Amino acid sequence: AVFYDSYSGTPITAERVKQHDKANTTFWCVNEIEPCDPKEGRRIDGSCNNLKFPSRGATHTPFARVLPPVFSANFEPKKAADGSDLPLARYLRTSLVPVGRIPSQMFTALAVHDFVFMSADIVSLHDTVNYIVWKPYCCTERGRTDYACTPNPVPADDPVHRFSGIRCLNMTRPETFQSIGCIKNGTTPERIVSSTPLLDLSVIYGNGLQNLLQRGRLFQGGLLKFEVEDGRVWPPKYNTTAHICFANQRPQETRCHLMPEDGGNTLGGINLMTIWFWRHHNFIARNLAALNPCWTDDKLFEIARDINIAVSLQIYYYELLPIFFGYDNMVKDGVITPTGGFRDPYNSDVMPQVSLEYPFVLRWVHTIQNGPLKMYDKDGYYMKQIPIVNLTLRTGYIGLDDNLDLMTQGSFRQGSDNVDHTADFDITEVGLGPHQYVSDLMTSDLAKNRLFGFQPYVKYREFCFGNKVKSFDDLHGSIDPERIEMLKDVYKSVEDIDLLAAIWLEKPLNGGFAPPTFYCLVIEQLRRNMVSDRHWYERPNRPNAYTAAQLAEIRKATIARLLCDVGDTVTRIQPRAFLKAGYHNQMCNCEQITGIDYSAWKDPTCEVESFWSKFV
Ligand code: HEM
Repeated sequence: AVFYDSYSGTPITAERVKQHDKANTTFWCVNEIEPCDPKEGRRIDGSCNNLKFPSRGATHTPFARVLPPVFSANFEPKKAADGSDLPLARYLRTSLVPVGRIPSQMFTALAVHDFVFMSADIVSLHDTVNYIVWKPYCCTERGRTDYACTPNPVPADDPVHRFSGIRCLNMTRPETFQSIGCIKNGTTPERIVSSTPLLDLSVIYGNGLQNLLQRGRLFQGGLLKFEVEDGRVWPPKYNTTAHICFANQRPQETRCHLMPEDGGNTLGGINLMTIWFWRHHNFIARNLAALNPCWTDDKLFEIARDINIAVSLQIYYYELLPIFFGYDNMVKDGVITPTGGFRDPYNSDVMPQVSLEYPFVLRWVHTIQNGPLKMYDKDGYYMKQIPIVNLTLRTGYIGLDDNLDLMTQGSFRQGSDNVDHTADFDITEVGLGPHQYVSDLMTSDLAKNRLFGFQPYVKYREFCFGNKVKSFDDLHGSIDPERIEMLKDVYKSVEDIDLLAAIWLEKPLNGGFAPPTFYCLVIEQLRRNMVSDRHWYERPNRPNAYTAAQLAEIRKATIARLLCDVGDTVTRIQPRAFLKAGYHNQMCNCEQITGIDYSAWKDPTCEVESFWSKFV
């Protein structure tokens, strides 16, 4: 194996690795990579995606940036144009985002679950675990002297906390290559996360081979480990109570999934999607095994994984995002192809990376996260609900009684929160449920905007749309007049407006429902994914590429079919399950929803082998 410096991506000596061992920084700062084989498929640890720079695409490698960062002295958040401090994050959140609970009549809760699941693929838990578990004290005296602490002050006239007396919300800085000790302090902070940067179902398969081998693979029939309890199929669970499901209410709630990574146990939506995609791997593997009895466990596993990843991408790019962004916009901007065939946008000069802006702007989806998670029976009768914020790190609840069945049914019956510039009060006032006394996810989001050093909104507008915004009046057309007035009330200069603050207020893009700058920064990354990923599923020239017939089958994947195949009690569903059922999207029997025909993967050599085996 060759050792690479995780930040620079260059090979390092064994001597240097020893220094990291001594400093206990090897895990984060060093990538150990076996020699690349150009014919090999996608590696679990993301390495060798780019054959010229084998460590790029692996865990703990740097983010790209759409625009260079801006900070004030000592890399603290930037000041306002006149040199004063910018308004407090909590003040901006309460001033700019009204709070309420208005259900969407268009999008389902399932759409929001898929969004968060696909986000979890490329970020990691540690920045949140840092302040809920390791440093819960940032609002106390102890926090004052801890550099990692950067709590959010709450103004005395806060609309909610003027009554509670709470004056501070706990929070820590994002971990960086500097804070971990990979590169020296005094340089621009560079965020570090443990997921692989490309979309490869890291939540299911993990980010490292050892974890997958130990916790994931069954080594039989290409399957992932599973267990059956009360007739339901689950990922395996921890046998001890020492796990991340801190909010499980014992003794009833015991389930916590032991998977290659813990990310699948985090939020309610991620948890459900993880159970479904975990099962979906086995569903695919069984189909392949039935067709191709001569395939080994390894081959079945790899092809099932490749198909599972392709299905997740097909659903994300072609089913989820077009309903928010507009199908025509995405075709016009080259993110999706209307023809259905192969495409080969690969460019080995573009590194497999995620822009720091991409997961950041995805936080806009917090504004359409509904507070209650509603549960329905299979006939569509409402049964009960639980605040989704109380499901974080609480897989145990999903394992109780028939909750999983009811949640599955609810996911495509309940609406998301409306796309309307407001946010649910559980998101803004509870946020982390029992894990933090009080938290406002969107205040944290705005504070992170500054800690990441993003340039002002007007610079991103210029990047995205080419127009220079010099005054508040120049925002007309992009933001409604009443919201421009709200911005004027809180920011002194148009150049002070934080990227996310304006995204919260932007009018939806033409032909879609999302803020245009959000759209721009998301599709920038969606294109980078395709261009920089040698194993991109639509490529005809990748190792083990699909045949045209196989790709045509992948194109049939839909979230409705996936739930028909692996969702508990799902026998009827609307064909476009990210949208609420209605006149043009009527619930139907699962048999009426087409899906992948796995016979496209039938391997004729198996028949030849079995024919000859009769004569041996
Ligand atoms: C129950 C609902 C949810 C809860 C409790 C929740 C909680 C959180 C928390 C605690 C953070 C970290 C905040 C910080 O930076 O300190 C976060 C970040 C984030 N959330 Fe959510 N969230 C929820 C729903 C969603 C949804 C539906 C999406 C969909 C895209 C989403 C996407 C993100 C992203 C992309 C980040 C940034 C992660 C990172 O960069 O590390 N969240 N969320």
